[in-house]
Amino acid sequence: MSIQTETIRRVTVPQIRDRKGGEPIVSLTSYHAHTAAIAEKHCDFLLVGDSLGMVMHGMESTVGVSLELMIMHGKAVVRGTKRALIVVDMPFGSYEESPSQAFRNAATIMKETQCQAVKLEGGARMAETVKFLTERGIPVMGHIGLTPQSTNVMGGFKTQGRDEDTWQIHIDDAIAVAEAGAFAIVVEGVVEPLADKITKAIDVPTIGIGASKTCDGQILVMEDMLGLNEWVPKFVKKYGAMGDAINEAVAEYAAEVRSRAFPGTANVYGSNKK
Ligand SMILES: Nc1nc(=O)c2c([nH]1)NC[C@@H]1CN(c3ccc(C(=O)N[C@@H](CCC(=O)O)C(=O)O)cc3)CN21
Ligand SMILES: CC(C)C(=O)C(=O)O
Ligand SMILES: [Mg+2]
Repeated sequence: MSIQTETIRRVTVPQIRDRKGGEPIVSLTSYHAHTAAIAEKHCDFLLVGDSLGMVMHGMESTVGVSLELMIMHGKAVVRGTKRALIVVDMPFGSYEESPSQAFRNAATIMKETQCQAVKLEGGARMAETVKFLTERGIPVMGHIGLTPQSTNVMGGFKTQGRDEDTWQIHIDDAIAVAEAGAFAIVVEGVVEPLADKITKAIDVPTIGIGASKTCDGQILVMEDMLGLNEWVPKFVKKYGAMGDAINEAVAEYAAEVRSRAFPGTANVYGSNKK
């Protein structure tokens, strides 16, 4: 039955959880059907991250991202893919109030987008919510360390754990979220030795971004690694130069329109010859 196999073909939450200590988990963010279709050929899961507010919509932080925007991009990515597990970020304000608020909004995200899991930011303080969702059928990916939705409290996107006295807080956050039932945890923007300790301290996979190669997987914002923007955080490696490629293509198009070289004979329609 095609309906059945379509579902089974995707990577599952238990498959990701079982990769602890195994072959590194590969992931990227995705906001868009066509780029997701390319990315899923090489990735185990794709994250529809709330960074889309900054990358796609020019916001200065992720704080302004709405549930509707996450659902819109989540639908696009699910439609564009067949095989990867799709995780959608819960936006700021959609889950912090209470476990029931989180459940209601996470269920809406899953019903509307047909994604397989949600991600939410926060350590020990979110453990009760992670447990509440997981026990009720919503797989949760955790996210600790640098949590961008708290940028206004932190005063910017600040690397965590520079001071060793703070390490135990982050390790305890990871343990709390893992014990609450998260199937994997994003560890973002922490010093490398702390990321190593966190990975050793929990029995679910850590997905690093600005963390360490010892994490059980890695994630980057796709547009960052494609080289779409000039400035990227230090932890990004640019594997492409999409910004330059777009600039060259648009410049050539503009020149050809101005010289009337475009449209050429191949790009126009003739009438039916009598
Ligand atoms: N395009 C994009 N890529 C990301 O990785 C990303 C987003 N957007 N939006 C949401 C969060 C915000 N992120 C960020 C943004 C900036 C820094 C940054 O300025 N880092 C400084 C180091 C700061 C410090 O040393 O404390 C750097 O120079 O890398 C880090 C993570 C990661 N996430
Ligand atoms: C950077 C990843 C982990 C994220 O949360 C996002 O893209 O929103
Ligand atoms: Mg995010």
